[in-house]
Amino acid sequence: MQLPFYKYQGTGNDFVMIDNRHAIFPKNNTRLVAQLCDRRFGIGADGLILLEDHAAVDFTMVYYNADGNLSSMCGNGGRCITHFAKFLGVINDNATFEAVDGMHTATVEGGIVKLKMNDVSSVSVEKDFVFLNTGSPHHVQLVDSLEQYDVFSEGKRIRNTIYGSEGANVNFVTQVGSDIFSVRTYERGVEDETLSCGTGVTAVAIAMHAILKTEATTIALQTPGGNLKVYFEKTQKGYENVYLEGAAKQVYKGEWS
Ligand SMILES: N[C@@H](CCC[C@H](N)C(=O)O)C(=O)O
Repeated sequence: MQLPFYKYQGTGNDFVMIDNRHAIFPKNNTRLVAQLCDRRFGIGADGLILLEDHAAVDFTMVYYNADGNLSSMCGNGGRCITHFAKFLGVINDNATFEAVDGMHTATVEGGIVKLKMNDVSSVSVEKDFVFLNTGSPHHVQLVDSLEQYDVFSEGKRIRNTIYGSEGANVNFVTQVGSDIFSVRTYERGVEDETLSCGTGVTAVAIAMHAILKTEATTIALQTPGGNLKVYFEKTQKGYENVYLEGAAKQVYKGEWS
């Protein structure tokens, strides 16, 4: 099988990216996706993304986690596929595309991609954490000493105990300024800490606003893979006009055989 692919990263969240406009990819082959994402036996990535034709808008985004399964929305992946669409000439600087959670718009300026996320109407504030869905489900928990925190063990435990078989992504957070938060994320479907999670930092920004840790509606998020910005409007309906902004980069291209 000769399969051309591109490798992308958005603040260190990395993806195998495939132009599937001619339906070259065997979409039901879970084992192949997992193998392509395997860091020792494959290309290595947190997920795999297909760019496909769409009847009405610029393209469709199909997202698989590194375990080979289709999953919910990937914010960093949405930023990377927009950059890829521009590289392919599918768009100029503005995109409208459909992902698993619905329609998104995005703009590319230099290496920076701004992605409109879904509105968030429900934020569950529990005693020690916040849960919300920003296209993917996210547990958000404030911790001391984030750098020393055992994100893998605690993330895995929370993902499996509180959220059952469906699971959730688990974000650990420390406030570093009035509108600046540091975040480390355990991602379901990767089953490990990743360097950054786009829907995760979006969830963190909204959660920190909801529990009054910040009054800001433009929030800076520091992740191990780099910095992201999230901004939104707080309305009576919840959080609207939510944007995720940051760098996205094509790293290399290759062919899987
Ligand atoms: N890395 C992603 C989130 C991808 C989906 C997640 N692993 C899940 O299954 O919920 C992001 O940037 O949002």
